[in-house]
Amino acid sequence: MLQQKIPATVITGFLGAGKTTMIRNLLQNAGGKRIALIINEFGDLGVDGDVLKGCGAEACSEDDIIELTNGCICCTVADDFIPTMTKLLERENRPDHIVIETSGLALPQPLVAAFNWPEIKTQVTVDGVITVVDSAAVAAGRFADDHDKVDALRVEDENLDHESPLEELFEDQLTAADLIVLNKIDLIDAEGLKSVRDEVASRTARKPSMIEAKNGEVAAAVLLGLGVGTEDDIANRKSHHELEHENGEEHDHDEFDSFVVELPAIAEPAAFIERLKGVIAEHDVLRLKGFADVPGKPLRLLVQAVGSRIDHYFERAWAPGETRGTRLVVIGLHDMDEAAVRAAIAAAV
Ligand SMILES: Nc1nc2c(ncn2[C@@H]2O[C@H](COP(=O)(O)OP(=O)(O)OP(=O)(O)O)[C@@H](O)[C@H]2O)c(=O)[nH]1
Repeated sequence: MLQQKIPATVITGFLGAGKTTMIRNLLQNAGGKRIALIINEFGDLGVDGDVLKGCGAEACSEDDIIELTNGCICCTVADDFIPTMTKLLERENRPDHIVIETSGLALPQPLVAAFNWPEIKTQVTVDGVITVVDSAAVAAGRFADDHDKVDALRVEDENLDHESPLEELFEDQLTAADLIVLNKIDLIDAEGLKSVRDEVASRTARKPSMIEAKNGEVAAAVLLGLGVGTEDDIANRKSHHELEHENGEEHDHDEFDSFVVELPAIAEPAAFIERLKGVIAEHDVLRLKGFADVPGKPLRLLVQAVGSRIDHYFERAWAPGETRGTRLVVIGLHDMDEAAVRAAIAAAV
């Protein structure tokens, strides 16, 4: 008997836009669907996988959460993604739906194109690409703010073919979208939201639908079942990179950097977080996330910074046998001064 193709939803969006939060909500409201989740993260700590495994949703057991940590999914399609999918499809108990969270720095295009590979195409189709947008970051000009810097660099180097790396990635992720979720609307007012809508619309020629959300709360029925078959349309959604480098040059993530900072226990979390805000602002850190050991507390502290907005809360008990510790992954542009950021974070403890 011919098996129906399994729908796969690709969830993309810049660092910290709210992808993991939205997926967590989706898993908790999946209405009986069994979902397999493939998560790809930039940085070596696997925070997203941990957060999702901890959510205890019936729709997705720990076995169904697969982490791809070997670099950004767009660059490791052949080595990581295809073998992972093949293994998933060989399972006896196949999922009803596959959800793929790309890293915040990934270009969705190569991933979607992989669904045209023969070993995948017969069994899976892309239900849709959903791009999550951090509305507060757009309203704050995060993706348009270094025109001057780039223009200045271009004067020095006329071969410079890139716009700001943030702006370019933002546009590439929007270009791939079948549905755009304007998330974090709780952080902006009505006027801000209108300007975000206008800006997002101006950056995508295909004009996909936009919906608004707070904490990624979008009904599962809206996210799953778009039924687009995006892989058939991927040639119409080329990234800047593909348009610029059709001569076959390799894409990479040289514009961004990440490292992990290990720290001692944090005795005064509130004061630490306040000082961390200063470090992030001073060094223009794009994203910082991880866990902290707070002496005397049975739970570990989850720390999530997107720009200098930081959320922190006690997340789950340290597991038996797990070594208590403080580990944070830091992501920034390539010119971020790693030694200075490390020293500043250490001094914030
Ligand atoms: N105020 C507010 N915060 C949000 C919202 N959605 C997510 N957040 C917070 O934003 C931070 C980043 O959210 P994540 O879901 O981890 O973002 P992500 O896109 O998965 O991040 P990366 O995987 O690092 O790219 C967390 O601290 C979330 O709690 C929202 O709608 N409003």
